[in-house]
Amino acid sequence: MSSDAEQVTWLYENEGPTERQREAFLSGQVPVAVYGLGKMGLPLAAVFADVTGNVVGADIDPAVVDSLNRGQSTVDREPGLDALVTDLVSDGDFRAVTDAKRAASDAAIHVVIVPTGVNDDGTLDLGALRTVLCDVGDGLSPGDTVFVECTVPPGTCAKLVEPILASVSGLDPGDFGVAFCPERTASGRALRDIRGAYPKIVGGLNDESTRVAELVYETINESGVVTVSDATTAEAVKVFEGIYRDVNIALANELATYTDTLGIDVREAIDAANTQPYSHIHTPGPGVGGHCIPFYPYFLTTPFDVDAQLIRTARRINDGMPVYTVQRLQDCLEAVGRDIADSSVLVLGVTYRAGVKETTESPALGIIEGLRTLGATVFASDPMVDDLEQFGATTVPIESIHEADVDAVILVTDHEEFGEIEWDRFDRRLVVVDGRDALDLGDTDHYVYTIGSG
Ligand SMILES: NC(=O)c1ccc[n+]([C@@H]2O[C@H](COP(=O)([O-])OP(=O)(O)OC[C@H]3O[C@@H](n4cnc5c(N)ncnc54)[C@H](O)[C@@H]3O)[C@@H](O)[C@H]2O)c1
Ligand SMILES: CC(=O)N[C@@H]1[C@@H](OP(=O)(O)OP(=O)(O)OC[C@H]2O[C@@H](n3ccc(=O)[nH]c3=O)[C@H](O)[C@@H]2O)O[C@H](CO)[C@@H](O)[C@@H]1O
Repeated sequence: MSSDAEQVTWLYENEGPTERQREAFLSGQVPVAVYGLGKMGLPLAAVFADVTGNVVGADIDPAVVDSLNRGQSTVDREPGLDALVTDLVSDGDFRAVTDAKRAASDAAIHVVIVPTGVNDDGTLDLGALRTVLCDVGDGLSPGDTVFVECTVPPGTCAKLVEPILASVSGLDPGDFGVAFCPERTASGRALRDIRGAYPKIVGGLNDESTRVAELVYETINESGVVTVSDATTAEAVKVFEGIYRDVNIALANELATYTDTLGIDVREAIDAANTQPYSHIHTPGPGVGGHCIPFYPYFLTTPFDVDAQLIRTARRINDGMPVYTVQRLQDCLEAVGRDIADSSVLVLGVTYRAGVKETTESPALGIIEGLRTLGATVFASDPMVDDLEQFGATTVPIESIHEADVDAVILVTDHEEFGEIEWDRFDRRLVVVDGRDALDLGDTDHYVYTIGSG
């Protein structure tokens, strides 16, 4: 298929000059739809809209869509995003809808970034992806290209994405493009990451899909793209990155369990070891949360019949850290003559990491459960979460922390607000377990234990 500049409205199998296609994309002639406007999808849609001026975002949550169409970002603490969303909406560069089918029928580039996860039994949950693919398929046209950015098991684009799109649209697989272009972004720095903190990985189901992915992502990523052989390789890259992190956090956590046996500050030893260029030991903590790192290992171990002992063991180690943390508190309470069953404990931080409003798989959930199982009375405080009763703890507003009637504190998530706590205002000597080495209580008489330091 061929076209000239003013007619370029699609890219897949467009035989026009590449530069003319790039100009058309940058001028908004090639409409973009982004499906999933969450912590990752909204920043991504905003960057696409900032570059092309013609993006529709689709989300099933009407509250998200309504807020965005009023120019109000729905993602907290993402530097630059609030102002960017306001400007993009007022300039007509970005709009949001709940009707994904309508978004799909108007677009020629489809970017899918909805949640993919793992069920409690370890099976994979690709339900949102399947739903969106049916919506996209319903509006798919010849010459369209679909980019999957949400993390999926290797092989998903070939075995699930393309077949659903072809079946629902009635098009031949050769009539549209599919590429896997994983979201490699961290909350709290999303716009910077998406715009080019590091290159974008792209891999298509065929060469033409890869070509379109390279053209598109080179316009938004200043670090360019790393093209891999195919979509399955690109899917593996994303999962491998996450598994690398999970395994290396598990190593740090296992090393931390040597703290008391060796009588050293393991964190200090890790920092010193990492001055060697081949050492990248991660940081010990009370556990691994979020809906990325805890899940990515299952994207290999569940669908594929491979032993994967290291990957599975690392998962077990990280899942065991909340129990390890509660055990440290129990030991400390005993050391000062208290029984955990007769103690009140304040958990500081329930989100999975500081500054991110997400509690999925947060270590705090296991710690609260462990404390309750041992009979403790559990309070919790988190500046980003108001209702902590849902997790089995009594909510302590951040401004009331000093008045909390507690015997012990566990810091699980090092929100910056906790740096304002005045530890000499508590009316008694506390036992404090610092899960993140975030507190400096040396000049207090509190009894302190730091995971990984002692
Ligand atoms: N959060 C991260 O740090 C991160 C990093 C890299 C990659 N990812 C990948 O991106 C995916 C999305 O992550 P997120 O943090 O943006 O999730 P999120 O939970 O913050 O947002 C998901 C959004 O998708 C919407 N949604 C759900 N089902 C939908 C559907 N069928 N159609 C349209 N919208 C739908 C939800 O309403 C929500 O607004 C993750 O599952 C992961 O695979 C996440
Ligand atoms: C694109 C993408 O997928 N991006 C992901 C996103 O991941 P994320 O938002 O889930 O955050 P993470 O930083 O991975 O933390 C997860 C949990 O692990 C704990 N943790 C972490 C490090 C450590 O040394 N010790 C720990 O105990 C931490 O407290 C938290 O509970 O950004 C990371 C880059 O920041 C990426 O690598 C990661 O792929």
